[in-house]
Amino acid sequence: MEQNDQSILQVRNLHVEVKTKEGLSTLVQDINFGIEKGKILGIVGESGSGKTVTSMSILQLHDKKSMNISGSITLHGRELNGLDSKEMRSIRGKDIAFIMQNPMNAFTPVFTIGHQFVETIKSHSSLTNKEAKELAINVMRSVNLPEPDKLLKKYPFQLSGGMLQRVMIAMAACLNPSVIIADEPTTALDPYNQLSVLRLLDKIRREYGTSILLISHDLGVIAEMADEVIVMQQGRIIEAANVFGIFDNPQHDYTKKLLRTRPSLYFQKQPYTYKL
Ligand SMILES: Nc1ncnc2c1ncn2[C@@H]1O[C@H](COP(=O)(O)OP(=O)(O)OP(=O)(O)O)[C@@H](O)[C@H]1O
Repeated sequence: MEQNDQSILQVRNLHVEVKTKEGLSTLVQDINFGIEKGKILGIVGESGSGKTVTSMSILQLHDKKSMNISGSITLHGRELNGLDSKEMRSIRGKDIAFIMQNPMNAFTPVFTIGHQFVETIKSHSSLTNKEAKELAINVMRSVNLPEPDKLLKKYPFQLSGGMLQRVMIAMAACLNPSVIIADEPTTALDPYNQLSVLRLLDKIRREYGTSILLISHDLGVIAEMADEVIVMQQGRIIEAANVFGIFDNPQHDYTKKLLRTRPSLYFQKQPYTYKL
């Protein structure tokens, strides 16, 4: 997680403030990390610790009128902080994909999955409808989504939350982004679907070399998935280490408390039959 030349995504001295009637209020400060190719960086911390503010800063999704974002956020060495919205739109989805907690919010209810898949691909490429559909089907097959042809004809409400999340991850992967930001991607799912979504993310990381920023309040998820971990509290990083260091030798009292109260998502103990 150290920042070095191999980091695909680097965040340096990120500081985010919100304008209030009383003046500026700091939401996150002194945020520094990097993610190397094909690695998973986990961000943990209790509610309100600044995880989402950090990821929204990377995506430049904050309202600039009400927020100040200072510091540097680079993707392959290119500075993202301060890019205009048109440039950021071309980066979001293509170079940095975003997977949110509730996949239903990511899809428009009135269009089929296929329509939205194809439009997403076309908005970031010069592919024709037919080529975009073929790409969608190939990616869905490669991540073992069953019967992609049929799935593409369905409307979002016709799929379960777990299936929709897997479709969304396939959609995120199809443009081969350098980075996927997954903000609590399994929180809304039952244990079976949590597992299949996490395994899918891991498969994408392995096969496409995608770097993943995985945000979770669930240390069980982080333990299984992350290479490196940062722990946030009240808008700051209070501990950063590789996953073994965090779990075997936590330094900060807050990390120790999180570890004591962690929920359990133990892969090997789940009645797991789904195969990627
Ligand atoms: N637009 C905003 N205006 C004012 N305060 C905000 C805004 N967005 C976030 N905050 C505040 O910033 C702090 C960090 O919020 P953030 O959403 O990043 O926490 P989080 O760690 O992601 O929590 P959760 O796990 O509940 O999503 C919180 O105190 C939150 O209330």
